[in-house]
Amino acid sequence: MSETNDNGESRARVLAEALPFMQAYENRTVVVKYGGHAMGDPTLGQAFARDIALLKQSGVNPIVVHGGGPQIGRMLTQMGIESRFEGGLRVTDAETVKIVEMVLAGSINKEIVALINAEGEWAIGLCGKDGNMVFAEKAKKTVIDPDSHIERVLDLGYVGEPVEVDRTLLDLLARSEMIPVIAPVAPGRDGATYNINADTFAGAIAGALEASRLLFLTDVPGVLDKQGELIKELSVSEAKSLMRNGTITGGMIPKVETCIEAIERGVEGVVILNGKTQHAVLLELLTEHGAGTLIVK
Ligand SMILES: Nc1ncnc2c1ncn2[C@@H]1O[C@H](COP(=O)(O)OP(=O)(O)O)[C@@H](O)[C@H]1O
Ligand SMILES: CC(=O)N[C@@H](CCC(=O)OP(=O)(O)O)C(=O)O
Repeated sequence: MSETNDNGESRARVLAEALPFMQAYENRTVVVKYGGHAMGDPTLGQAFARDIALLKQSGVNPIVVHGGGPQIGRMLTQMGIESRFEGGLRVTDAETVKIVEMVLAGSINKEIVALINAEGEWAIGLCGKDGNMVFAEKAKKTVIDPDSHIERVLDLGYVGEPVEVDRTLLDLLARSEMIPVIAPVAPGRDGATYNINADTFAGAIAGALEASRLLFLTDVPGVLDKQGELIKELSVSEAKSLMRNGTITGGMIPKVETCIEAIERGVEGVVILNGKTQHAVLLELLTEHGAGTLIVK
């Protein structure tokens, strides 16, 4: 009996502490980028879906943008196609882009929709093509050759960058019961289909909606300092100096660059956090200290 009371009391305390944070996000947009590395574990997937459902039930407007890099890689391997990356982006030929669309806008998108629906909500699976939401252009990436120091333009094939975001459909869904779950595939005005890095895509969506928060669920606790300790908060200028001094490297560079662009477009705060922690989304949004690294202006 006393155990029941203890449980009841501690639950009430948790709810009382979370309430002001929930109220602060009411009617606000929160874009959550769900990375391919954070998927795969059924318990974590269910906890993620529960968090998204709870946000919607609390009056927040959650939008999920998902990746699926490892899953695309596995499908390509099964089909005997080798994956090749340049500057962190998948070199995508005409055959590969069809598989990318099949995996991202097909199986992964529908898996996430089903997980959220199982929590009693109405998720709707989309990609940039739906409702003319996003138009892309062929990515224009350059790299500096480490030996000659000459700048080289990369031909990544059907890799795109979002250049136009129309918020009509997303605004409509925000006023409805529906939770959008969006795959990072978009058409070009040239009629081609483009494969877009999911971080970049999430940044473009959050920027166009001037979202309150953009959360990046990845496989590390956040931005770590040289000692491997989590940095709880960073300004844009501090983040830039960590990239210059080599503390931030590899896949974290494009992620932090996307964070900075999103903030410059009007997103209030961007958080990089560990998607492998159960209920990472709620821990971040509804607790005093959050769960990852908050980047603000
Ligand atoms: N300072 C840093 N703090 C945290 N992670 C870092 C840092 N510098 C480089 N990284 C690397 O960035 C990786 C996250 O980027 P990435 O693998 O592209 O994520 P995702 O696949 O989730 O989009 C981490 O696993 C880590 O290896
Ligand atoms: C151009 C490009 O590289 N696109 C990515 C899209 C998926 C993605 O970004 O997924 P994660 O977030 O799980 O890494 C790819 O083909 O892997």
